[in-house]
Amino acid sequence: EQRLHTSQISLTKLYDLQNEHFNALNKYLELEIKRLDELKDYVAAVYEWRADHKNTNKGFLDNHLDITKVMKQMHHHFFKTKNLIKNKQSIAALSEIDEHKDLSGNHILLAHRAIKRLQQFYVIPASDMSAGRFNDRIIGDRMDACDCYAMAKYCSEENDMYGVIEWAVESYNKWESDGRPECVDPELLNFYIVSSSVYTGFDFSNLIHINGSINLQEDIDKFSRYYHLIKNELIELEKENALNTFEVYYRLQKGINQDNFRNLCKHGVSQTIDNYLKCRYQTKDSFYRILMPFKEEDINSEPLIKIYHDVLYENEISKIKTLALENMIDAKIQSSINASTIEERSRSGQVCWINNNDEVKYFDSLNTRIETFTGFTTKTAEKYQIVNYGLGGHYLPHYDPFPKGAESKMFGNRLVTVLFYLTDVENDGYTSFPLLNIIAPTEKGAALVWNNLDMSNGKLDEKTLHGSCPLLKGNKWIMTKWLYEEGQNLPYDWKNK
Ligand SMILES: O=C(O)CCC(=O)C(=O)O
Ligand SMILES: [Fe+2]
Repeated sequence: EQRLHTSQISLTKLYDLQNEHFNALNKYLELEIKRLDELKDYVAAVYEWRADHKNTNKGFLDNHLDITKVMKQMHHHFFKTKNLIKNKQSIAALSEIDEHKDLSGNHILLAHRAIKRLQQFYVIPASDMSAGRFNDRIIGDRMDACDCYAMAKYCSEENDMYGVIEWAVESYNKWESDGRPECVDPELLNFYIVSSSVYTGFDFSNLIHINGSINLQEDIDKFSRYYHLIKNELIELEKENALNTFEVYYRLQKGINQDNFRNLCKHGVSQTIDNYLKCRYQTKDSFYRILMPFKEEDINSEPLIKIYHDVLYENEISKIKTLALENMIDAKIQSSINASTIEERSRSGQVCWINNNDEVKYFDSLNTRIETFTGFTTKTAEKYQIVNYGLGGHYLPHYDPFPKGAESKMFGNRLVTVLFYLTDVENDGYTSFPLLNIIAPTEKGAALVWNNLDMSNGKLDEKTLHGSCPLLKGNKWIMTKWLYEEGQNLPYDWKNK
């Protein structure tokens, strides 16, 4: 279970930090101008005094008493000027900015990492990524020669030689077409390209013939055959067919274990969904729901996975976000400003829980609603958990129940998952079930509901493996409620299973 991504929330905060930056700078300028004005006035006054004195007291150097007086005054002038020059007030106003600098530096690193991860996951060549393109979609702005150069540098620091090559080539092309901007050091770029091609040892022109093959072993064999061929045809290759290179490279690097999850995320289609797609208005024997039935949709039958549309209301969603944001500020204050903990913090800052007081205050009717559509009690449930995913945010396939032995002694395991979507996310960021070949779209106000345990014996239902596809654009908010075994009407005794 891993949650690595740039946080939309911390980015927003960082953006707001720039206001503080400007405030500090303005303060600095104000103090500096004041100081320089004072210094200027003072120097002018001293100069005047000196000229006057010289004119009116010709022979004053002969008079010892006069000299002492003049020296005293000069001494005073000297220190006064020195103090004005050394005034630290303005410098102090800048100290805040120093702290901010590290923060943004780390976010740049996180963003580079996110870009790279998205590329790997969705198999997006640098040429598409830098054009802000994925399949036929626009996912971002065009990256310029400098951006690509920074990516090449990042990959080099991570010893990702294939990444270095494709980003260096991309940067090189853009450097040429963008009028050779100074941010790119062509010497270094050349070094990147040559050294990583030596390092990887690929004949890149041959690489493009390996495509469409599903035999991993065969691919690896071909790769090892080409491994010792070193040629400088990368730039040509990049123009011709980058996707295949990347695809093959990715397979070699990571294997094909996660292919199902990736394919679901990439294509966003459930192959089997039509077979048992069912929609109905559901009253759940609730008198009140006769007037306002649930919009229930089955997206899978074995195990049953349902979507309840429009089950969370607009005012609830904004309340939840407000509560969550407050909580996330708290999480941020706790940690120290230490480079190595910043990533940690932006990760944990994504998650928060609704405390008991707030649950009693604001979630009563939602609890009732959950009880009506699931048929289970919410009395024995986990606190509402809220997650925000930013760029590259994902949740690798996992099971929600605790592993055997780690369940709660008092409440048992996570029987039911109720997953609310607080945002619409188009085209990606689905919840996908790789073993069932289905996805659930991220639809604001909807709840995805399923049982994690086999209702006949309480064992983990292994088909419920699921995850959140990496976000290419925008951000995704969810809220989860896990209902425990204890207190539910179960055909088995959970304490003795
Ligand atoms: O965000 C999603 O779509 C899935 C979240 C999830 O699986 C979880 O929170 O356990
Ligand atoms: Fe989950």
